Amino acid sequence: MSSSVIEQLKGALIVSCQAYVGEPMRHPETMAQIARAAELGGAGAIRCQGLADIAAIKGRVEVPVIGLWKEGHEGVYITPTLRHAMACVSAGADIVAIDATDRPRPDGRTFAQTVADLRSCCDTLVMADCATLDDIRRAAAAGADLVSTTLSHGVAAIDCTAADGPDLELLRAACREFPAMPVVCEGRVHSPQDAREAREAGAWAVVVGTAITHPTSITSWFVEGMR
Ligand SMILES: CC(=O)N[C@H](C=O)[C@@H](O)[C@H](O)[C@H](O)COP(=O)(O)O
Repeated sequence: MSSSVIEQLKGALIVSCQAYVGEPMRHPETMAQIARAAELGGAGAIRCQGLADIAAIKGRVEVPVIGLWKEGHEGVYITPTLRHAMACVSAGADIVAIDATDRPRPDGRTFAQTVADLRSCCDTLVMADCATLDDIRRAAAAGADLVSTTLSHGVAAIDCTAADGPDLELLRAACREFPAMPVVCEGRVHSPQDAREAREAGAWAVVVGTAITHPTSITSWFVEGMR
């Protein structure tokens, strides 16, 4: 997989298409339709979860697909082991997103070992989902192709619905320390203005999930706004 994919993502809006366990839209065909609709709107890449969704979306869109496999809700749940990462590549992901925190993983590998072992058997790019600047430092040292602020709002819970905006502080700190590294702003980018500010703060690309592809959350924001 060439680094031209990373170049292609410069300045791109990446749309994350995910439905959570038990939700009405949790179906690969539904996610593929949403991904294609986002591509038509100008998405430069799609981020998606689960092997069936990755395969369905890879078959529907032409832009690069960032794949991950979530398992569980606690600790490391975004592509937690080498096996999960290899399966994402087999399902068609151009880039595999992996939790890059230093918390223990089910297979005992560190993030760096996971990346090294993945690279030894697959031709793929790696996106490091980080919570802190230390995670970003470790991810850079491990040779991640992209680092992202994905987990900065807390590593304990899957809740991207709160309207408190992206972590521009972490983004700026990462861009300052690693000016040559593609740093992605992800997490709680809820408006075009948020996305613009992220770009101005140095983001290589910006990921938007909930605000584009999670109608239950978007609806609740409006309902709340009308109270
Ligand atoms: C923390 C976590 O598990 N984040 C997940 C990572 O894939 C997704 O649930 C988010 O939707 C994605 O990061 C995009 O963020 P937002 O939905 O806030 O635009």
